[in-house]
Amino acid sequence: MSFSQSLWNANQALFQSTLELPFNQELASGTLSRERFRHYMIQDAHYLVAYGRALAVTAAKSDNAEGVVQFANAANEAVVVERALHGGFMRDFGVTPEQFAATPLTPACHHYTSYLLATAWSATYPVAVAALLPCFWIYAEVGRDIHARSAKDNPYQAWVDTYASEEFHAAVRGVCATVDRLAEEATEATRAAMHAAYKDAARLEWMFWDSAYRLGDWQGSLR
Ligand SMILES: Cc1ncc(C[n+]2csc(CCO)c2C)c(N)n1
Repeated sequence: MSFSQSLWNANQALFQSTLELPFNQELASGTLSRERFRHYMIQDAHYLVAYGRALAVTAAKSDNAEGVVQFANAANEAVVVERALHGGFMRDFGVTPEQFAATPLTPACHHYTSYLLATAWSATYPVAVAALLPCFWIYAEVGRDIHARSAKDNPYQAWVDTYASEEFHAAVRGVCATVDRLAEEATEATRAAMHAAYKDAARLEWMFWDSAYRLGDWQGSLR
């Protein structure tokens, strides 16, 4: 079994509970409230910029030229998607640039982005890449699942289509191939650290959707 497959298998139960989250269930049926989607979209725009930075730092740590291109391209893509959100969904959902700028990161978004940036800056290249993988892989598989059972005339169809696209799945395979090559060359301790980083990020993916459904925010005076 490939190393990336062992990462997936070790977190299978967590993936199942991610698919079952009310946010994803209602995204598929098209019944998710506009308020929840709007909340999610604003937080995701914050997330995408931080994720782009984490990718760029990881690109700089790569042990070969292919890795620099792979992760720098992904950093570019993350920011392109973020811009598309602003130009499309945010406009449709009535979020102005001023409202976006005035909305701080929620605890879940702050936690996930802080984790990714800290790992990208402080961990070794193989561990940094393992922390970035759930973002690609879990989204692609959640996208595929939702796409397969998406309701007719789903108001969120454009969103669903983005993450079920073949282009996106090809990027996932590319990151898995890098993870597999790095794991092959790594010590047992590094492989264990890669497993731990993947699991941390996979949990934070779960938490991000859970928080969006709950309209998660800082409590009272912490706001
Ligand atoms: C919380 C959260 N997690 C993952 C993604 C998906 N995603 C964001 S950037 C990127 C790779 C380069 O485009 C992928 C797969 C998301 N949007 N939001």
